[in-house]
Amino acid sequence: MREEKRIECKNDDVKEEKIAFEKIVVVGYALTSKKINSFLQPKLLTLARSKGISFVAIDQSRPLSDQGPFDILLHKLSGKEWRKALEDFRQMHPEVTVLDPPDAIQHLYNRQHMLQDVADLNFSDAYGIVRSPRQLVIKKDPSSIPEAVSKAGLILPLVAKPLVVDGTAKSHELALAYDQHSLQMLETPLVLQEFVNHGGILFKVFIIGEAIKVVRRFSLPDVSKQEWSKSASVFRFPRVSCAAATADDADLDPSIAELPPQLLLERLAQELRHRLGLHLFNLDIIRERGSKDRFYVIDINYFPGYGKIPDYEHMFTDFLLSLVQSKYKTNSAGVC
Ligand SMILES: Nc1ncnc2c1ncn2[C@@H]1O[C@H](COP(=O)(O)OP(=O)(O)OP(=O)(O)O)[C@@H](O)[C@H]1O
Ligand SMILES: O=P(O)(O)O[C@H]1[C@H](OP(=O)(O)O)[C@@H](OP(=O)(O)O)[C@@H](O)[C@@H](O)[C@@H]1OP(=O)(O)O
Ligand SMILES: [Mg+2]
Ligand SMILES: [Mg+2]
Repeated sequence: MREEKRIECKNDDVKEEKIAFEKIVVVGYALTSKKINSFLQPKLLTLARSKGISFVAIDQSRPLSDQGPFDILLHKLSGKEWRKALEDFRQMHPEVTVLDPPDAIQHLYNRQHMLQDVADLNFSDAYGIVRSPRQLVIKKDPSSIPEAVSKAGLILPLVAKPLVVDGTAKSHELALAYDQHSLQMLETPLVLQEFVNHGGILFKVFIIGEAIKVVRRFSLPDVSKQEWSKSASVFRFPRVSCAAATADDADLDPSIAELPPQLLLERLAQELRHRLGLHLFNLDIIRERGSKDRFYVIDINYFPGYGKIPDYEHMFTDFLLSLVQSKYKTNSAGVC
């Protein structure tokens, strides 16, 4: 149940005090148990409580409309049924902020579309340029891959990524293909992306509404020309970048480890937030080896592992309150 407490606020124009009501913010959540463990840590729950935010688990066996009332609905679950239930709920309850709209999230679950907004944006400013690697989608016959690759003019080596990201471990099983012939050993449907040497370090830019936090992570090492021209094979690799191990404290070459300029990241994040229609995501960004200001976005993840960022509890609770405050301002314009 929502509680209310009285607060006072001043209207500078008429210099008169009025009473407003500040609600306890109720955040309904529908998350996997893995996400609950990594995200809803005690330090988040404690800070949230002290700021008047309460997290309430959504019971997936009951209709959404029978639950609540919620101010905000936070979710990361898969399945058509769930998306439909959520869409219906959004229509019926426009007063609830759903983080985020199911269609906008779905857009990221297909690697063919995931980086399209980065490509369209063609971002460039005084601090650098940001692109997405050239890529090709193959939906059917693996034996057609070598010809399709040479037709498209893609340059080896290529990173092979499952087309659909559906939260399973398999959708994160990637491979590096060094030669044209081995390409037929890959499993379709997939995306083939040009491998960009980047010194083995990537930057994860975590976005929470308007706030951003960037961290370094270990990534795949560079591939030299001699190496790949000699290798005739496909090298399969497990998840490398989402390991909690940070590269922030490692002794690294400064030209590789230097974080992308904060202003560039802020502008990029702002653009992508609007284009994607999302509040909660991260970008995997690499700097092309040998360049200072040429960056590539290689992956975008919805509602990523925020629990791995030190102090995420402050960023996240501030964000939740800012959502409610901006709604309150819109609804009560002129009152206070
Ligand atoms: N185009 C590329 N050039 C160089 N390295 C790449 C490229 N694409 C992917 N990688 C490497 O492969 C790793 C995994 O790729 P990607 O991030 O696309 O996969 P993912 O399964 O979506 O990962 P996540 O766990 O972040 O969701 C990257 O972190 C990076 O180390
Ligand atoms: O496993 P973690 O909590 O760290 O979070 C990972 C998250 O898994 P989860 O949503 O099941 O938790 C992944 O989601 P799916 O693509 O598998 O849906 C993906 O977003 C990764 O990039 C996240 O790692 P990060 O990019 O933040 O390092
Ligand atoms: Mg990634
Ligand atoms: Mg990903």
